[in-house]
Amino acid sequence: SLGWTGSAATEAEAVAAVNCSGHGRAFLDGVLAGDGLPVCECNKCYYGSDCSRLLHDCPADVDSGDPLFLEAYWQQQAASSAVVFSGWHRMSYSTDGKDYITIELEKHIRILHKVVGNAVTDGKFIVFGSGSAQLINALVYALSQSNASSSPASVVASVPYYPLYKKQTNLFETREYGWGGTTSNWANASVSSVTNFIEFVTSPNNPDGEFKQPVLGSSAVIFDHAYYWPHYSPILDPADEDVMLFTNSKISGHAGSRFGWAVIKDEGVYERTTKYLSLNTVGVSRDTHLRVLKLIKVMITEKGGKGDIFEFGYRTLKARWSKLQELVSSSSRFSLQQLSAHYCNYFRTIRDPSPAYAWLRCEWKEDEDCHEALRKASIISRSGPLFEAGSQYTRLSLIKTQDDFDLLLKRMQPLVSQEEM
Ligand SMILES: C=C(NCc1c(COP(=O)(O)O)cnc(C)c1O)C(=O)O
Repeated sequence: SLGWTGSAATEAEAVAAVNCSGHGRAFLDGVLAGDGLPVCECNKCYYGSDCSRLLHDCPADVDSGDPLFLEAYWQQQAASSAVVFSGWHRMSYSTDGKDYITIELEKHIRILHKVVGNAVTDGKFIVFGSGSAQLINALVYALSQSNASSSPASVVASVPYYPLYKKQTNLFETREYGWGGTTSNWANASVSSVTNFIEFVTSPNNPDGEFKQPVLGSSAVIFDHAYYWPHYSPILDPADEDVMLFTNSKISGHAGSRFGWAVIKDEGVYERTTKYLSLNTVGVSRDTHLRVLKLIKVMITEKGGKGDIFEFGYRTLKARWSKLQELVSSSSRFSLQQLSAHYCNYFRTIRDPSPAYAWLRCEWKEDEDCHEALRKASIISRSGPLFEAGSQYTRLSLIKTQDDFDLLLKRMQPLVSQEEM
């Protein structure tokens, strides 16, 4: 029989049993309802004590890359993915590894990359971050200190790019670095005026899902491989760059656990990055280390079997992409990014596109502000200008809940049935 963990297990099972009609879920730390159990937290547009009611004129919210498409997977993996924390779990500031890492977690991150075949980590250093969001500025800091030249580093990215690169660099800029605009601004200019660029290269890219390469032959490149996992992308060769960023948010889907990592080749860059983490948050929550280790162990163990998360993710997103493509191709009003099928070394077969986001282009003059045109049709998307692209583009997140995706299709349907004015 269970010892001291019994009450924790009983409580967790009781909360998991709260019925939210498949349109929400209750959490252990949720607000308590009259029956003393946590309330159902409903998907967008659903309401009622059991989330069974649908608000009729509620907009489809496909704004953020909130990876809840994987929630259903973990509900199927309830037993293998649960963790009980003792009340005394890792209370210390210090951990069993160097620079606030835990040895088992770092080891399993390396195993995960090896079994997926998406990155080389041998002979490289790993730094944990509270989300890869924290590592974005940590790496800019670390790389801006590494070049000999006295002039500040210019941080750049190619359009369309993930907005946080510019927002963070502007927020945290110092005399050592600042936002230098887009690579196209520099590609033609005589780059002799600036020698040290720090270039962000997101591959596959957010928002368009395309493989990208550095443009400026920059002195330092941060490869953001947030989406270089089989859910979203064919796995070609293992990425083997000097600085690579990964986020567990887009692997297991636990964006809320705030866990990402950098794979760094140069020891000096590694040391400056760990110095940043030490001064900023003294490492990542050790509770998160335990939770993520458990999740990674499941993803490794289930590889190739019926519980393979990457098969689940690919199957889900491939189906969504083809449904959206079918709807969009029925009219001249919109177009989507063109993604081709590729041989994938993980699935060992040709695999169809299954991008995290649709990069939608509004083709009609009346819809030249694409974000606004969709907003009028009760669809909340993320506008092209946020990625420094034109307003004829807007991004649709395809990785939220099935309810969100179903509502998106429902709201898109009338748009593709209309005739151009
Ligand atoms: C959630 C979204 N992006 C997360 C993201 C991140 C940040 O993810 P974290 O959850 O902070 O690890 C980093 N890099 C890229 C390229 C990303 O797309 C989004 O674009 O809606």
